[in-house]
Amino acid sequence: MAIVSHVLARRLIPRLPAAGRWRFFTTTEGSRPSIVHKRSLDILHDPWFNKGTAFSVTERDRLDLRGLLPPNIMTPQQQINRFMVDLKRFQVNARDGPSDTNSLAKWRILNRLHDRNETMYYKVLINNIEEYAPIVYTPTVGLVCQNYSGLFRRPRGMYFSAADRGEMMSMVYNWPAEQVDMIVVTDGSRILGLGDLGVQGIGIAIGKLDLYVAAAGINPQRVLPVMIDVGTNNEKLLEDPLYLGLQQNRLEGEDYIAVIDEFMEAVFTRWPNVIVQFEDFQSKWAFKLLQRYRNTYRMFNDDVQGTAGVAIAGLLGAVRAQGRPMIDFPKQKIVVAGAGSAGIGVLNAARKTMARMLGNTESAFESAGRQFWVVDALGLVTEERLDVDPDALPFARKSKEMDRHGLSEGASLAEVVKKVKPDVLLGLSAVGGLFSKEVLEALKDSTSTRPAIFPMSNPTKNAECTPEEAFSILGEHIIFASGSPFNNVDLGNGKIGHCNQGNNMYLFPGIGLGTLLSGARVISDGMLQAAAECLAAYMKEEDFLNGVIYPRISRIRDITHEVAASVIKEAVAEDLAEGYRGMDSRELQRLDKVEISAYVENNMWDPKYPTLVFKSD
Ligand SMILES: NC(=O)c1ccc[n+]([C@@H]2O[C@H](COP(=O)([O-])OP(=O)(O)OC[C@H]3O[C@@H](n4cnc5c(N)ncnc54)[C@H](O)[C@@H]3O)[C@@H](O)[C@H]2O)c1
Ligand SMILES: O=C(O)C[C@H](O)C(=O)O
Ligand SMILES: [Mg+2]
Repeated sequence: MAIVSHVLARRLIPRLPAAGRWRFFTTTEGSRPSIVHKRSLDILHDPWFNKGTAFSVTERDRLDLRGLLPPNIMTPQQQINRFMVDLKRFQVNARDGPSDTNSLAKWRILNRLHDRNETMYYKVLINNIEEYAPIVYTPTVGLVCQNYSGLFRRPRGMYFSAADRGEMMSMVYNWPAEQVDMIVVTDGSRILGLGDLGVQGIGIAIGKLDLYVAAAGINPQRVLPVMIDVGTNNEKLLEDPLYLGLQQNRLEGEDYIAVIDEFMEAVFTRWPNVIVQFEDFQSKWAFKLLQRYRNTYRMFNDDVQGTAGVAIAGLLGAVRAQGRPMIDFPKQKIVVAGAGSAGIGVLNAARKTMARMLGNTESAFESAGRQFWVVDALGLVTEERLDVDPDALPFARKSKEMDRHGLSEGASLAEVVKKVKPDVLLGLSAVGGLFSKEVLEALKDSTSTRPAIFPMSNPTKNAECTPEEAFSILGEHIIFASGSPFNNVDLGNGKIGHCNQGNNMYLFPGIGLGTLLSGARVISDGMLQAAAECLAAYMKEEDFLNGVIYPRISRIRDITHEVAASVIKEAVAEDLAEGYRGMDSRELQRLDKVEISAYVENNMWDPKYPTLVFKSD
């Protein structure tokens, strides 16, 4: 950590939380006791305070715990070792097929720990993030959402439903925490590539917030997963007697917007500084809601904006992996399969990045647009299409260019790849196997020396192709990045085909943390751009040449720290930063790079048991 002056260090430490309210302070405050207002079994049943067998003798006395626990006092590490014996019984790697009971069993064991001892849960997660991110997050979280009505035991987060209209402003006070920093909200309408899962989609909000705690060090007492249940159009769920959500069709139009408006007003009234991440809303609402709220509230849409940043960082990495300078990015020909919230988000951001590199003029923007070919469920998108989706319209190819390329409206993906010979083939279609043998064979004629293949759809079975398929057809000279994790491929002769994970998890935790600590009023394009550039700069030249364009997940806390610092810098530069707790906007402006980094680090929560002291109410 950077060395900061004593005086500055004091400023960097936020003010103490109200007595007794928060168990966890910042890293630097870790040694201060937490005041609790409960004792005995109430402590053991409270996951925020429970330490289980790790309660010391003096604490057992102070908190009336003597005799309520086995006598052998465990260190936190011994506790974890004991827990891991149970967890490790399911050694088989997580897959997400419906028959993969191992990954679900692991999720259950971890979830039960989450329910009874949060500190230990996050310690296990942070220390083994590479192994357990695929359980609490993509891909297993998809399986969890699909089965949520059966898996549900204890509630986690809040549910706002169409039946709560007119009540949200008061019901938001039912949440026990006085302060909430981060909300992830979904309406369950497009969970990963699994479609409409209704109320069961809350699992994705919980999984994303697990990463906020593990990667960004957001205090787990200040995160809130939210499900807005406006019904479901999933016929199976509508008929399932065990389904936990509203069994009615989704609200549409003004009725739908009224519910989301009411929710936003309620949460920002109770917690004016909260940040709301929109997650897995179907495209038709994702863009509209983003435009509706982004200039008023501290919010962003992860699928549109987080994904775009991660894809840009990966695309720039792919250019460098070809041994070319980043500035060559505007020459890349990019075919995107999928024109939903994620695809369009990536297209817009990539076009803007190219235009900036070309001088940021109108003509630069125009010519950048010609680098993209968009294929959706109806094939190649051109101006000839009747009722082309307005979000895809800027990327619809012109008829006269079509003749030149020998393509026409609705051309298949394989035809497009054959004719365009792209440098990059990117999939955000949610269609597993879309990059068929024929498509991958066509990519052999790519004009790139090292074509990039990004099957970014989640979960695993929705990936447009597997790394085995890509490397076996195209050979070792490719760049591969998938949304869900895959193992590297053994190419023989001691060579490894590297499988990157191109997932928005590399950005959203840092975007949230940077916004929180800067106190930015809104989340600007500049802040998102800064986050993407930070991720792109994280990798070294030799990584790129080895086909490695994203860091290992084990580095996610470090990356998030850096991303957050970049976001803060940009928020300050754009005069959006209003400060956070003890750090006001003027003080923020005076911090240099090293000091911002220290400020971020000092505010990242670490899972350590605090000493508990009882005080009656
Ligand atoms: N890796 C990541 O970080 C990341 C981030 C966001 C979304 N995603 C994934 O991207 C996928 C899409 O998400 P979305 O919100 O854009 O969904 P969406 O439903 O809004 O969009 C899907 C798009 O794919 C198109 N499509 C369908 N069938 C197709 C086909 N046969 N050929 C070409 N295109 C086809 C549809 O027309 C639509 O434009 C999901 O699987 C999601 O998990 C990944
Ligand atoms: O959730 C993920 O793994 C990434 C992304 O947000 C998605 O919707 O697929
Ligand atoms: Mg998502």
